[in-house]
Amino acid sequence: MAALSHMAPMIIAIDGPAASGKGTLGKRLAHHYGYRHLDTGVIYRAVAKGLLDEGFDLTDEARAVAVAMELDPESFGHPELKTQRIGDAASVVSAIPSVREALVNFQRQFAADPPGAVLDGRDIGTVICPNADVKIFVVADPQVRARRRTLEALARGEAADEAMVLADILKRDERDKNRAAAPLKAAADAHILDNSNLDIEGGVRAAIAIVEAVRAGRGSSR
Ligand SMILES: Nc1ncnc2c1ncn2[C@@H]1O[C@H](COP(=O)(O)OP(=O)(O)O)[C@@H](O)[C@H]1O
Ligand SMILES: Nc1ccn([C@@H]2O[C@H](COP(=O)(O)OP(=O)(O)O)[C@@H](O)[C@H]2O)c(=O)n1
Repeated sequence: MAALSHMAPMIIAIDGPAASGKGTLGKRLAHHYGYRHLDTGVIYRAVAKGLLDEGFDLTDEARAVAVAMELDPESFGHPELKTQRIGDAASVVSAIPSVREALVNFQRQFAADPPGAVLDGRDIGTVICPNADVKIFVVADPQVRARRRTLEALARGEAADEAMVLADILKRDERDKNRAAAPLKAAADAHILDNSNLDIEGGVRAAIAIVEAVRAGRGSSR
């Protein structure tokens, strides 16, 4: 058993398309293992909201980079960040390479602190933490994702039309997959987890099984 493997913080990278359950899973895995959790989508949403609030265009690169560099993590809990409008805007602003670069250090620093961290997003396993101990790429049928996201919005008291939510999800996935900078894709060494037919508990159990299998294979007790 490699003694050094006990010293480095454990990193679990979760990526996947819109509304696939990354955040829910990330939060639950972090709780299970006593690690910290970062929903990196919130960061891009906060940049988009910052730009829109100031009246700037989403393609104003200089201003977008400035907003990204001035981000206050205290603002990540703002309820407006969860809206479809901001999610869509986030997928426009996140395609700007310099905006992504401005946010790399924050994410890597979060990942580096002991005892371990779970980060979820689009490029965690491919760009932010390519050496993550465990990489999970979460997928679910688009219709299933649209249904879940619609129910989530309705539960918050917002109006939501499932067909429109589906269209938004598909449009965002296409944009995220086809951009040049850090496109949405599974890392070569990611474990694909399809939760279309699993409830939240089932998805969490499947993910824990993946983490445990990887750890057992590496002889680590972290
Ligand atoms: N396995 C699952 N079964 C049912 N609902 C789920 C499951 N995973 C996530 N959800 C729900 O789907 C919605 C989207 O999940 P979320 O974690 O926000 O996805 P993401 O972070 O990928 O956007 C939320 O309402 C969440 O409660
Ligand atoms: N690591 C990340 C996370 C999000 N994003 C962008 O931010 C948008 C919103 O991400 P999110 O994870 O909050 O979206 P949902 O899956 O929750 O709908 C995505 O559509 C991506 O364009 C990204 O580019 N890279």
